Amino acid sequence: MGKNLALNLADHGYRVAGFDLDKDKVQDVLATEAKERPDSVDEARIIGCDNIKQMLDMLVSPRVIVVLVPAGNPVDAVCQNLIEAGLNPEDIVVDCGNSQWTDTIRRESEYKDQFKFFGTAVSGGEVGARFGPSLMPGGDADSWKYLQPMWESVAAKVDANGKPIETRTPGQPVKEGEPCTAYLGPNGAGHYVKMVHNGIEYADMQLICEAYHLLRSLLGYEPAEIGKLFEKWNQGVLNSYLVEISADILQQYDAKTGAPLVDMILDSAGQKGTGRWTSISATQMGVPAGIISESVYARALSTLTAEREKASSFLTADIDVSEIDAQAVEQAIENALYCAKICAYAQGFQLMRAAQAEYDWELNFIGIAKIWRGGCIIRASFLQKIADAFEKNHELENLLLDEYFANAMAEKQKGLRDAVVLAAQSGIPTPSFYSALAYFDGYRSEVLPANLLQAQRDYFGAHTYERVDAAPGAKFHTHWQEENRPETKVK
Ligand SMILES: NC(=O)C1=CN([C@@H]2O[C@H](COP(=O)(O)OP(=O)(O)OC[C@H]3O[C@@H](n4cnc5c(N)ncnc54)[C@H](OP(=O)(O)O)[C@@H]3O)[C@@H](O)[C@H]2O)C=CC1
Ligand SMILES: O=C(CO)[C@H](O)[C@H](O)COP(=O)(O)O
Repeated sequence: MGKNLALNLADHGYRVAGFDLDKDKVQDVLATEAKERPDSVDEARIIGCDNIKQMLDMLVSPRVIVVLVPAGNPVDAVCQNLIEAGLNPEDIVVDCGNSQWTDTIRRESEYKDQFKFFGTAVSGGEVGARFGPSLMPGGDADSWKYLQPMWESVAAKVDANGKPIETRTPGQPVKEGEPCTAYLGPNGAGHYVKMVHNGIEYADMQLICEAYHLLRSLLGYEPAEIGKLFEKWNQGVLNSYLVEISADILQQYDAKTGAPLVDMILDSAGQKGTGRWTSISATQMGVPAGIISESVYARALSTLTAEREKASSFLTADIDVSEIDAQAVEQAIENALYCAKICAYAQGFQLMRAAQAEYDWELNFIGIAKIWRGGCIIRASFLQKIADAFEKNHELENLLLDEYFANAMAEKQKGLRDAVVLAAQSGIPTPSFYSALAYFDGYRSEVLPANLLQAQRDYFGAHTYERVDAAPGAKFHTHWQEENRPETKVK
């Protein structure tokens, strides 16, 4: 990521001094830069340094040091090394890794006398870093003013319709269009937004996998056939980078065996933590983000490969699938994917709404939807619709309350219901589809059985309840163990 961001900066006319603990990696960057350098440029745009002090001496004040190391202790280790090498209070250290937002809040305050610590989360993988990522900056506003031109030039760009303007040609970066970066707020705001981006990324990926699983196991489609179908879906409302790459992946064959490559890849998913953090943050703030959490759990369940193998012959499914109309099921799954995706994004944005209150940020949801339209992993035409929804109503509580999304759910929800029924009847696990439908039905229910739950809490623990016919906030307790069970108002 560091190598590619440095090359991207060089393409946009910035001169970069770079350092890595591994000298070979520095040499590799220099060799790539020399190979890709346009003929019109006669001197190296990236200078390799042997140590941090040498790197700092090459920079003009206030120095901007962009750090791309694994999240956690390595970020603090690099900060300590930079302090020892002579950073000044006006210098800006930008952490571009997937750091936890609470670490960014801590670091900004902990290092404030030594330098300005600024967070900028990056999405788009290595290609994004090279040719235009989505950048999610958070930190002090003065540092942002200084960084803004740099980040706006290297970020991905979208056209007036919100469509990414893409390039893969070194030395010919995209200069026109709207940059996929915007200041998101102080301290950890950028890293929080990126974390939610990744939580949504987990949900998006899991939902596509569940659609694939249903098409494969229910309809018996081959991976390449599903890949072709995904290509078709990618022309419609589901248009997104993740559907596009899934279509490509499913049409790839293994060079060694000739089998579909996907069949040769072990079904045990990895995770670095950002999806889990999203789920934890939602749980801590009491925000319903079940689709994201189910997507984290689905990865966790997938890793129990040995146990699953044992259970597959031990546990049987009582399956009852009646005759299937393949075309109707295909359509149902496509609609299910769209509805579940709407619900997952509704959860992600609802979570950010809660976080801004918790951390005293003022998140710009139009801006967030816009900077996710290009460069990042969840880029999709759908994000323009989210930006439109927040343009129409800046205080929108939930995407499901926007007319466009409400209409889409009304029109396509039968597909989600059918897909969930078929999955349940055929024993195909689709936890995120289930969760999406439960969220939708829960959110649109005026009455939920939480009244019984409150009574249960009051029964065993005198935890009290509110009454539908009393002022909000007034608490009551029924003396369940006493004769006639009197109710008292609790002060
Ligand atoms: N890869 C991706 O697609 C994306 C990654 N990110 C985030 O960007 C950051 C960097 O990612 P990526 O480039 O993939 O990571 P890598 O694992 O490739 O590590 C990047 C560099 O960090 C260096 N490093 C590791 N530990 C230390 C340390 N204690 N002190 C100094 N340097 C150290 C490594 O040096 P060496 O190996 O030479 O020792 C390596 O060159 C991470 O936070 C990641 O989560 C964000 C978006 C996408
Ligand atoms: O941040 C990213 C893209 O936005 C990374 O690709 C992300 O780290 C991948 O996460 P995981 O390894 O948990 O699947």
